[in-house]
Amino acid sequence: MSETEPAIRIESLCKTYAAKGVEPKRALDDVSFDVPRGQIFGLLGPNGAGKSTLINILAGLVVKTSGKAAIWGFDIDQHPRNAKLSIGIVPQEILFDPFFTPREALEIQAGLYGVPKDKRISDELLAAMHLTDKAHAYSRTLSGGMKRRLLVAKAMVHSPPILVLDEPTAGVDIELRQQLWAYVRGLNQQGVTVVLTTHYLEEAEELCDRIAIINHGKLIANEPTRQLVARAQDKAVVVTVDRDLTQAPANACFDRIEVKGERVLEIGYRKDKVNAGEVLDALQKEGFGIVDVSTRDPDLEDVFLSLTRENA
Ligand SMILES: Nc1ncnc2c1ncn2[C@@H]1O[C@H](COP(=O)(O)OP(=O)(O)OP(=O)(O)O)[C@@H](O)[C@H]1O
Repeated sequence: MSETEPAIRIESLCKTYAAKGVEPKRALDDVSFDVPRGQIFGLLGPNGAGKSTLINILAGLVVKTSGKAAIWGFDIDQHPRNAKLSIGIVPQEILFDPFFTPREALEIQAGLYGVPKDKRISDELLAAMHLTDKAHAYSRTLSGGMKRRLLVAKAMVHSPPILVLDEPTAGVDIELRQQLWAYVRGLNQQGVTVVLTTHYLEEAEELCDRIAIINHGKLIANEPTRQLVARAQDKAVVVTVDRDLTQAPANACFDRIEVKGERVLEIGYRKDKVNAGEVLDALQKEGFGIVDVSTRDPDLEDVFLSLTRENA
């Protein structure tokens, strides 16, 4: 493939789940986007948005209804084997044969991918996932966090250029989350393209170069993270005033106002309409002296809410 070709290309992808006696469910509706090579790409969306469906189509576990997908330049219909070899997928559900040890599980997985014995990296993967001392324990004796790390190791046995993590931190404690992200960042620095799906906007904001958002099966955003965050227009100032508040003052330039404490107000405003200075002036005109001010920048949560609201 050429240097400029994306790691993943999705074109007009549709999926309708149909079963006898139940209403057909359109899980993906004409979704198109590219995952550029070398990036950490976030796929965001609320529960049931269609993220797992998309990942499972790439994994060859769900058959698409129409549209195209190519992984590392390999069309999933025309070159399914090469497409599969180019991607490692960490599934959302933890599924293992409980009787294999982590090391055996990795060796079996490598065998399935046709990795020759002298090219296997089971021990490196166990070390990277802090599982060396569990290499020979039964999988069923591992903690939830250890199982999740083993799943990441399993996805990497064939050293794919793309790693996909489907909700990798659901139910994972903070320490493991940090470890997982350190590993993912490390892989990315070595050139691995990473795609992760998440509900956690903060996580996506912190990690991802680019973010796509799906809602009800439709792509509603696909932009560099910084650009996406900059689109949020809702800002807020938290103001401490010089006297006790009996009720929140009203003014046309406040989008919303909330009494947060005896003398503390949070005022929401739209940065495309007014600036913080005008909001504070308005407050002073209402007769308040200002003792202290802090502003809250919009984050992805705000973007997400406004985009999903617009598309509702
Ligand atoms: N096998 C199936 N049969 C019928 N409907 C399904 C099937 N799998 C998923 N769906 C439906 O398709 C829609 C998209 O589901 P999907 O699991 O892709 O969403 P998601 O974004 O991954 O959500 P979550 O974050 O909860 O996993 C949902 O409405 C879901 O109920």
